Order: sequence, then C-alpha cells, then structure tokens
Amino acid sequence: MATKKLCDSFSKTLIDEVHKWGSMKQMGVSLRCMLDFGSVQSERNMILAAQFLHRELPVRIARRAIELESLPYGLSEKPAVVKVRDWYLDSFRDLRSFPEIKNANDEREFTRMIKMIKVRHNNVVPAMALGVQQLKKSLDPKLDYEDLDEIHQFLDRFYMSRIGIRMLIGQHVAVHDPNQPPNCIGYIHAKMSPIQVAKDASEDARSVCLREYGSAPNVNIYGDPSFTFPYVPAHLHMMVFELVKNSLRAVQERYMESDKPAPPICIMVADGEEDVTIKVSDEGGGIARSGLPRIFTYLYSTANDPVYERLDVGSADVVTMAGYGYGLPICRLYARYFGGDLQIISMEGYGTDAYLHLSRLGDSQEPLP
Ligand SMILES: Nc1ncnc2c1ncn2[C@@H]1O[C@H](COP(=O)(O)OP(=O)(O)OP(=O)(O)O)[C@@H](O)[C@H]1O
Repeated sequence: MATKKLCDSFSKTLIDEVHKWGSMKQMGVSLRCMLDFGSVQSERNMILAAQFLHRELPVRIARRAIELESLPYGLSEKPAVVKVRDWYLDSFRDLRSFPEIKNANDEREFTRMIKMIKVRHNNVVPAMALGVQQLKKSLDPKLDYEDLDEIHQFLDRFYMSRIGIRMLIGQHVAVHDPNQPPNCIGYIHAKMSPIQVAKDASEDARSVCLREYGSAPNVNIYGDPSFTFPYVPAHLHMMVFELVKNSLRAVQERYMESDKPAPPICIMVADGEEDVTIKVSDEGGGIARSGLPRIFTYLYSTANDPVYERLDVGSADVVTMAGYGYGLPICRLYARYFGGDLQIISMEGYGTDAYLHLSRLGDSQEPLP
C-alpha cells in the first residue's frame, strides 16, 4: 500500500531504492567526534566526512520518507504532509544520484548539494504543524491528546531525526567557512559561555515580549561568567529562548492587570561534572498538575491559534512558530540530541522551574530513531 502511494509521483526504481536504504543501519555521531574530526580541517578529512555523509544521509532520509507514508488517522494524506514527503524523496534522489566522492572537487560539489538540501527542508516543522492542525480539525473533538499518542511519538522521532540530519549537514558546510569565529569548529563552539548565550537568548525573548505586550519583565542571570564548555550555541540559544519566552508570557499575563511590578525571571547556570544545568524560574502562576502531561505534546498550546494562512509550505517564507505548542517538545529534543534533558516542575498558584540539563562530556551518540 505504502509502496503503491509513493509510486504515484515517483518512479518505481526510486521507491525500491528508498525501501532498500531505509532498512540499512544508521550510524550515530557524538559531539566529541564531530569536534575532534572538525578540528583537523585537512582535505583528506573533508573527503572522508563527505563520503560518510554520502552514505549516511540517504539512510536517514529514506527511513523518514517511508514513515511519512504510513501515519495513522490519515495524517499521511494531508496535503502539507505529502509536500514534506516529496521534499524527503527529492533529497533522497539528489543524494543517490551523486556519484562516488573521490577528490576535493567532488567534495566541494557534494557540499554545495547538501547545503541546498538543508534549505529545501527549512520549512518542514511548520509544514508538519500545519498537517497536524488539519488533522486535528478533521478528527472527532472528543479524542483527547492521549489518543493521539502514536502521532506524538512519530513527531518526536521525526523531529529528532531532522535535528541530526541538519546538524550533520550544517556542521560539514560550516567547517568549510574560512571566516569561522575563534574557537568555533563548524556549529560547535569549543569554549561556549552558557551565561553569554543565555543573556543573548533572554534579550531576544524580551524583545518579542515587548513587541507583543508593550513591556517585558526583567531577566536576571546567575552563574560564573568565565565558565565555558564545548556545545552548539545555536541549539542552546534556541532552547533558552523558548523557555524564557514561556516564562515571560506567563509572568506578563499574570501581572498585566496588577499594580504590583512583574517579578523578574531568574536563570541559574550550574557547572557540574556530568551536566551543565540551566534553571529558568518564573513566578508566572505555574501550570495545573492535570495539565502537566500535556505540555510536551505537539498537540497542545494555550496560546491563541497561529495564523496558518500565512504559512506557504512551498516557499522559504519565514514563519513565526508562536502558539504551535512546539516550544517545549522541540526544546527537549534538542537537549536530548546531545545526551541532555529538559524537566519542568511547576507550583500552580506560584510559578514554574524549567531544568535544562546539557551533557558536558559530549560522548553520547546521537539518538537515532
Ligand atoms: N513557564 C510557564 N508558565 C506557565 N505555563 C507554561 C510555562 N511554560 C509552558 N507553559 C504552558 O505549556 C504550554 C506549551 O508550551 P510550549 O512552549 O510547548 O508551546 P507554546 O508556548 O504554547 O507555543 P510555542 O512555544 O510553539 O510558541 C503553553 O501554552 C503554556 O500553557
């Protein structure tokens, strides 16, 4: 059945190939391995890395293309999801039609090609969110989020795989950049200051809050400003931004009508031996205990419905993610990708603490769904 559907718009040979590659084993890479490998930027290393990607990316992409074909409740048939599947099949075809990489010239061509693949997939998350939204509208409203657990699990696997694919491509492309900032090896900053990243991310979140509400609570950051460790600043920025944005929103909405000043949000950075933990605390009134299991699903948000009409899944339009309810689940995936985790502990009637654990050792292999 799945094979038949795929055949509708792509050749049978390609579909057979997708199934063959989709059953091959994926190879996980650790942060330490990316760091070690990227720090010697010789021609030989670049070729080896490209050869690895030439074999690894089609395996990962084929697995997702197959899974996109057999989703429950008719999700596979939603137009936005069909579009996403076609992007995966196009990228699989591009990768498989690229000849064996033998020299620096092939490697440069290959790098150009995977850079384009990354751009093609830019809008996968909002497109899938649109597909899920379309599904939600067509389902029995009595169905609870727990009934959609299968979809939730699929999205977790799907987005985790996407983080990995984009990290591998982005890292390979970035190590070619002759203007890399000091201490940066591709996406990885060998001496990243979590305090500095938390500062930047908080300022960004505050400006979104200012734009939306006209004012924004302060964010106080505590920890050793000279402490650094190897991590991906873009990932950490995204995670802290999401957490602070949630806290700002909760505090702002709680204190909007009040004459009392809005209490600040506190960020504490602790450097342990195993983990670096970043705690984001607010006094925004917390989350009801009954609501807690829902906050990590992709199907729940208390924010207003986003304006889906603005989403043109066929172009590279910048899309705001506000209110998709994706902030926390995606944030947790980014943390888990390099062996960390995210926990939310809440006191209803007072506020919320988010604990973002980042593995400091960098040894854990990518989780590969
Ligand atoms: N610090 C917090 N205080 C109170 N409620 C929170 C807090 N963080 C999250 N929540 C609740 O959890 C829900 C899900 O949060 P999540 O970040 O996943 O999505 P969102 O903020 O609604 O949308 P998005 O992050 O995609 O813009 C929120 O809608 C909110 O109800």
